Formats: sequence, structure tokens, C-alpha cells
Amino acid sequence: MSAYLHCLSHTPLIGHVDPNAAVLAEVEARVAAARERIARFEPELAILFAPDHYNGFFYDLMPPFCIGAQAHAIGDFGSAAGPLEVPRSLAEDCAAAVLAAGVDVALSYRMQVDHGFAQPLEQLLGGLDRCPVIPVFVNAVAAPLPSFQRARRLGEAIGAYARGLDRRVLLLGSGGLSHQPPVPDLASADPQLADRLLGSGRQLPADERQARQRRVIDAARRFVEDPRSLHPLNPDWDLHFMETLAAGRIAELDALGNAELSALAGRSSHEVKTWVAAFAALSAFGPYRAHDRYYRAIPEWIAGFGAIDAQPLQRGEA
Ligand SMILES: O=C(O)CCc1cccc(O)c1O
Ligand SMILES: [Fe+2]
Repeated sequence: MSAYLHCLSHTPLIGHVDPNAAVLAEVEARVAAARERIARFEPELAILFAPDHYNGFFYDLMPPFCIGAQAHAIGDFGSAAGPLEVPRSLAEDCAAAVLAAGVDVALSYRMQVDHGFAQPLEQLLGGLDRCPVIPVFVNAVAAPLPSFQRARRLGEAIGAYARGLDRRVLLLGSGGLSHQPPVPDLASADPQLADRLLGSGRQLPADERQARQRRVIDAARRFVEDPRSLHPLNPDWDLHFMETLAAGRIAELDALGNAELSALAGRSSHEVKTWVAAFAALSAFGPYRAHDRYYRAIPEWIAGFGAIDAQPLQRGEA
């Protein structure tokens, strides 16, 4: 019974619109170091909290949270495609335990995921199938969104379940921090887009997929030239958020409303609830210590880009 946490921003723009070589090398070195620390931990099970971007979850039936008992990645923006290595009965047990703990989580036997799940599995573990993983979807874009408090409670319930397993458990959070890429919005969608957001076109035709990716790439290029073309990144808030989690004050975020967070850090910053859930899961193992914090605002990637590790306090640590 032990745990290790790593939370990492994702962005599908890596390799499409990149920052200068020094920044790129800095991020690559950070990711490589995190991958090494994780490898040394030798995880037997990963629990990955990640969002979706209308690639696997749609408004025909949008859960706030969903555990996958079987899952596959679509490979958007050149991310890895194919099945995740999900230990089915553990995922089922996990969902049952979470429900019993009072958090109403959905369960899927055909969970479709995008770069939000695939990128951390590739970057931190070397592929979709290198380590058994329970994928946990956290709705971070399709209003109405779950609150910080519910994300925390979900994480605590999953952490309590994980703690009862006799395994080395890797807790991963994917996404954030401040950012607002051009993700569609049902309220302002034309009828054709609304139809897509309701889930017709669960597998997008190639030309639409291409156009969608192009739109995000173009927006990134424009954002570099004109920082006012998208909601600004907010390094102050991002650093404050990371410090809040590092200091073990997760519940302080409960007071922050969803509209307030959107205004502070952009509409996609709700992805940080994956970090909240991961840290809350870690807190079920006892007091923790955060380390190897990294942050940089990277407009090329439309991302307040951060990473952090944490693990339970070892004997003798205050
Ligand atoms: O595919 C999309 O619709 C959004 C892509 C996207 C862009 C920048 C940062 C992100 O976190 C992200 O997910
Ligand atoms: Fe995202």
C-alpha cells in the first residue's frame, strides 16, 4: 500500500505550435525526470483523472464523473490511439466503492477518450498499455460543471478505495492550468455544431477532425501574436493554485465557484479539478509532501503549463 502522485498539464499543440528550443528542452527535461521518478516507484496500478473535449463525452448523456471499466483513445492531434489497459474488475470495484462512499459516479464499458488521457500515459508511462490504469473522467468543459468540492470528494473516495489495495498506486491528474482554447459551447453553437456536441459524429469524419484541429492550431498561432485574442493565461492564479494543493489545503478551493474560476483563469481551467481529485486521493493515504514543482505560461500551447509530484510523508518527516 503506497502512493505516488504526478499532475501535469496537457496540450495537443506540442509538436504543432512549439515554444522556443530552450523552453521546449526545459519541459522535455521535466517530463523525462518525472517519468524516471515514476518508473522508480514501479506503479502496479495507475488511476488517471482527466477531462475530455467533446471527443468521448457528449450532451446526449453528460456525467460529471465517469470511471472506465474498458476504454480506448481516439488519437486526436497525433496522440496515441487504441485500448487502455484497464483492470476491469478493479474499475468495477472502484466505482462501487465510490458510490457507497456517497459520490455518484457513472461507469462506462466503452469509454472513449482523447489526448487528455492519452498524453500523460504516453509521456509519463511510455504508452497506453504500459501499466494497468483506471481512467476517471472529470467533466471540465460541458456546463453545468461539477464543483471543486465534488471533485475533492470524488478523489477522497477513490483514494480510500486505492488505499485498501495492496498495490503501489500512481495517481495522475491531467490538464489545466489557466487556459481557454477554442472549445465549442452548446449555448452559442449553430445547429450543426450542436448536433455534434450531442454526440452525432462520435467518430468525426476525417475532414471535420482536420478542420477542428486546424482551428485550435490557428488559435494558438494567433494567441502568440496577439495575447488578447484569447482569455489571458493567469500565472498568479496558477501558482497560487499549485501552492494550495502543495500545502495540503485542498478544501480551501471549495469556496471558489465555477463562474469565478472561468473569469480568473479561462473556461478550460476547470481541468484543474483533475489535480484536485488526484491530490484528494493522495490525502486518503495521509499527510503528503509535494516536490519537483514546475510552472511556465506557454502561449504557443495555450497553456499555463505546470507539473508537480507528491507522495505520502515518510516516517520521520514532519
Ligand atoms: O481539442 C480541443 O478541443 C482542445 C485542445 C487543447 C488546447 C490547449 C490546451 C488544452 O488543455 C487542450 O485540451
Ligand atoms: Fe484540455
